[in-house]
Amino acid sequence: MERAMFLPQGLSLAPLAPGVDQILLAGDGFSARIALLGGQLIDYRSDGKPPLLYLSPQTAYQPGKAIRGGVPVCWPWFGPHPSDAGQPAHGVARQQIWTLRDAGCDGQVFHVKLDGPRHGDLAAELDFRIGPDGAAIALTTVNHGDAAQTVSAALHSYFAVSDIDSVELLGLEGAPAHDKVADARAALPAGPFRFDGEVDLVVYSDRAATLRDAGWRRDIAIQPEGSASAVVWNPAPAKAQRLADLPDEDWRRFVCVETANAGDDARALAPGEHHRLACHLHFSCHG
Ligand SMILES: O=P(O)(O)OC[C@H]1O[C@@H](O)[C@H](O)[C@@H](O)[C@@H]1O
Repeated sequence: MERAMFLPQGLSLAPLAPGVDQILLAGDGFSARIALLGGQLIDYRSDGKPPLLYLSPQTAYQPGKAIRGGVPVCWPWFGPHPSDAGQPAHGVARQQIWTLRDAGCDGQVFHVKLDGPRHGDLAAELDFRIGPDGAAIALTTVNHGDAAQTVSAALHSYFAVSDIDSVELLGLEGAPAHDKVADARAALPAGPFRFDGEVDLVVYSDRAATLRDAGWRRDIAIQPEGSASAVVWNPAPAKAQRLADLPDEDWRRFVCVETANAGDDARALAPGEHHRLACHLHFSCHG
């Protein structure tokens, strides 16, 4: 809170829950919130429009627990820990408090830098650029050690949708994928991808994708950087019921399209090396 005096106009710090602060951004025609728990964007919206991101009303804002919604940062491993089942799924970064290092404003675009928790010799930082046209989130990993390290990660975006039956995902047609539900390798269909039942895919693609929502007449464009994998996830009803921090019916209200370094796309970092994983999110409404 001692940094409040340096914050640009339109940006402020406020409590989100006991022991957890959030950064509030109020721009011309848009607003956003970043939780320091997990260093995650939890809301972005244009005035009068539906939110870009889904955020569960049942989430616990408690250090040591991940927030269900927004854009959790999975780091420095994605999914289960590669060798230690006692470690948390999706790494440690989403459960810990990040530190505000710098914030500024360039015209209508806010930028915010956060420092993440260290994990051994690995350090993480986040760079947000948030303006009237959308949001960009960049996660940089640095290996400060003397040995090579493997890092997997994801910007686990929960996109809000009008209804899951109204959306289709474009741009990943025909890409090779690992279907984690069937535990099988397969290519995505040649046409638009629709969500039918539980979906949990690591799609090997570095292409931009578009989430088209006929109900809200909206396209969300997802442009990856430093990524050759996208994780596409929706739990469907049975798995949603097992998630204590998600209302039973809310699986219909989001889909996750995560810009990732997952599965075969994990990155090896030599001593001193860094890697930047970023997603650039824009939405446009039509007709
Ligand atoms: O419940 P969590 O730990 O937030 O994970 C949610 C989902 O996250 C996705 O990224 C994974 O591919 C799924 O396998 C997982 O179920």
